[in-house]
Amino acid sequence: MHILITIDHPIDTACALVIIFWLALVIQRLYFHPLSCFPGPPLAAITGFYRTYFEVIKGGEFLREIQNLHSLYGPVVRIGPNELHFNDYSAHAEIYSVGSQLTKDPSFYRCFGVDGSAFGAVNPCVSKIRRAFMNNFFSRRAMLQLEDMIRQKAVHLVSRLSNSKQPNNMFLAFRSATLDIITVHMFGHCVDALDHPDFCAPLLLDIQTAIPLLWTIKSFPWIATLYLFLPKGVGLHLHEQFRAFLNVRQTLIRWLNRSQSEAEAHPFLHDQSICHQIFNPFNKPCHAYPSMQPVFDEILSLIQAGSDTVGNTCTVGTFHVLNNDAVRLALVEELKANWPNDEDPIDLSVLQDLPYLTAVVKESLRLSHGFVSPLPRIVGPMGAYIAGHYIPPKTTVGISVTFVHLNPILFPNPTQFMPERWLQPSSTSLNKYLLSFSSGPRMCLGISMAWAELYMFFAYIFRKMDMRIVEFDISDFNDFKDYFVPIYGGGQLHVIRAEYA
Ligand code: HEM
Repeated sequence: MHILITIDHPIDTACALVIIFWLALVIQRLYFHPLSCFPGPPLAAITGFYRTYFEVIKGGEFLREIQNLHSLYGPVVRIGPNELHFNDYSAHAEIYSVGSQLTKDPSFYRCFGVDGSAFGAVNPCVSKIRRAFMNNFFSRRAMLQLEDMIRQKAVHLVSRLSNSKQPNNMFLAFRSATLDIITVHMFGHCVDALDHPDFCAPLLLDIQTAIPLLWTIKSFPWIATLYLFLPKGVGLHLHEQFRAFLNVRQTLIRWLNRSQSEAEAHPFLHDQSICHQIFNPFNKPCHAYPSMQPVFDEILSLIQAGSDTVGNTCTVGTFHVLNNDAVRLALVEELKANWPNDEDPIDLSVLQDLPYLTAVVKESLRLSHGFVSPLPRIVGPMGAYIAGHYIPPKTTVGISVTFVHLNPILFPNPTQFMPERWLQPSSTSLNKYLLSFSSGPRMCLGISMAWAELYMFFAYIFRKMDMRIVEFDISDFNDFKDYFVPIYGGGQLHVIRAEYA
């Protein structure tokens, strides 16, 4: 009889089976899942669409939701069927530090579309090989060779800004400088973003436009193949973002092909960029990047990791310095005392020894955060103890760095820009909580380049120019959306030379 019903009504039966399966899954996730003892909203325990709603539909709001959940449920919250988030700064070291065996979560990192890069490597052995190769180009020693080029870009930035009697968009200006630096380092050619009117280089604008696409691709990976067929009216934003994303890819492919031809034609070129070295036929075959696809993945990841991050830190820092006369005067005074003739070039090593400048850079890093999303890691087969809790194998865990950087116990008045907090006798113990670059085996590979750029830009900007803020208010930097990087509401920071203010 039962078999007869099945044959007579196959669609009904299929629907009934699907419903039974989903009900069983819901009950399992709520009551019998290894994470069911952790608090959190039932909907988040049942389905990943809880997160998708905040990331895609509400747009970059998941970090704010995590903050709400911690105030409701306490320091450990189940934010997905298989995922926990911690609001406990001790958890950061346990998840990300040197001894950590936890690995990157492939279901998250896949959405960047750079699986072949150092950033996209999930397997620790593969990551080691790629990081070892890339370290040749981003070590402290490598930065000494790049110091001149970074200084030239800082000089160029200042000359562009000081020749203008109009307000300058610092959001785009700093990103133009960092984009120029990373393109020279990658291709041996500069994209010359600093020379574009109003700092509106097409590559830079396309990178910015494409950023929100990240969460859409993470939740709906198939949309990348379908988008061409979507009617324009249905998703205008989506079309804009995809168009920008494809432009970025096409530009990079063109540049990559040019580097390959150059490397083959001139293998003994003196100044070799990253791509020239990879493609040089006389170098040993590069095991880290055996074909064109991983090389492409690497440059796509470097251009994103290397331009927006430093640009954001500089924009946030510049706002805070200009917003507080005492800070601005103390910084300028230190720079003048140690760099009396600003026509002379200044060495990075001199800047690195300046305590107030260093404190300004650290405070800028703290309040700009780096990547604001929790960086998800998977617990290994033995399980782990995090913040005093036993965490079962295969659980995804993470903590957004904002929970450390804005913790009032570590950083009293956490939203205030106070370089002095880094200048107290006890301040060295604070360094371990400045986690913009993350820590451990997967910490930022470009950290030396980032510090070099930050020192140079802050020193040149504040030693050579007297600026005032136009059209901006502090709430714009405290209120951001989370698209892996922070995206601020309101306008972009504009400044004008003091004599024209
Ligand atoms: C203020 C500037 C910067 C900040 C705050 C920053 C922050 C970070 C963070 C938090 C990570 C870890 C990401 C994760 O675990 O998923 C990371 C990784 C990485 N960063 Fe940076 N970064 C900065 C600048 C740069 C620059 C200038 C470059 C190079 C051009 C760079 C290249 C990389 C690479 C290749 C990785 C991947 C490392 C790995 O996964 O093993 N970053 N960065």
